[in-house]
Amino acid sequence: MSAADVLTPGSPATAEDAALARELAAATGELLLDLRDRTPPGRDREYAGDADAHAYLTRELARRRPDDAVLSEEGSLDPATRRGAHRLWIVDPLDGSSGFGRGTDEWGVHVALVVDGRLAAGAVSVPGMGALVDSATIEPVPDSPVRPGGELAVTVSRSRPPSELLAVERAFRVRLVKRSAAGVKTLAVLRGEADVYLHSGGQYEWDNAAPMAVAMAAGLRATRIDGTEMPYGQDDPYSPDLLIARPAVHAAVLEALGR
Ligand SMILES: Nc1ncnc2c1ncn2[C@@H]1O[C@H](COP(=O)(O)O)[C@@H](OP(=O)(O)O)[C@H]1O
Ligand SMILES: [Mg+2]
Repeated sequence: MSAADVLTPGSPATAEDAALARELAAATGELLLDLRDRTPPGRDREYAGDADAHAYLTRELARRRPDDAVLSEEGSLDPATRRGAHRLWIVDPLDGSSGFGRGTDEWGVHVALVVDGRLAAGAVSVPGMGALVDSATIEPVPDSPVRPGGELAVTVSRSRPPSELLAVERAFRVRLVKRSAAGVKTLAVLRGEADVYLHSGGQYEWDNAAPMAVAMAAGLRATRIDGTEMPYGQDDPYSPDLLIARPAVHAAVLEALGR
């Protein structure tokens, strides 16, 4: 069974895990909103957000799923703590942490479950934008081709745009959609505000696991930029690149990238 099969919305296989991912992403988001509203902007707020969100998520996962392994951006990166785990939760307690520190709304909480190396459930909360999505209840996004005239709305990292953007700009009339944080950019594709989320040059499994799970569950194609399935639960959580788009657009961008 592929990750996309497991992630079909409403799949009973992981519906309870998707509901837990949603509950924990929402509760962590509320905790962070409260922290943001009672602290001054700056690095101390950012670090406190990372630490408090990590502490809450790991405590709750240990209580609710005591037999499962956990990989968190703020936790132990020792691969021995998760190597060979049948069930692995991959969490980014605060994605877009610098925006959180500054006081923007473009940050979120990612909670994903990987079963035997494949995404099985996930949820993304972006509380400042009132957004909460999960892989079991996300509305399917209908496939449709590149807009007439070849216009493509593309969202990329603002601070570290991918070098592959040049090849996409040669093939399409690109309009950049400015968003920070991986979950926020994925939401932009789910909502049709962007056609493509393209990234290269580095990320980690926690940055993209939950966004990819939700995107795949909605019927988007979410892969590495060579079109292959994204691996999860590796000893090294480095996860260099991704491409998320509606299937027809994903195929057109892969072609433009020569993959
Ligand atoms: N080149 C790179 N190397 C490592 N991490 C990167 C990266 N580019 C983006 N990221 C991470 O991906 C997330 C989204 O970044 P961006 O908004 O620039 O697209 C951020 O996660 P965190 O906020 O959890 O650190 C950021 O640190
Ligand atoms: Mg992140």
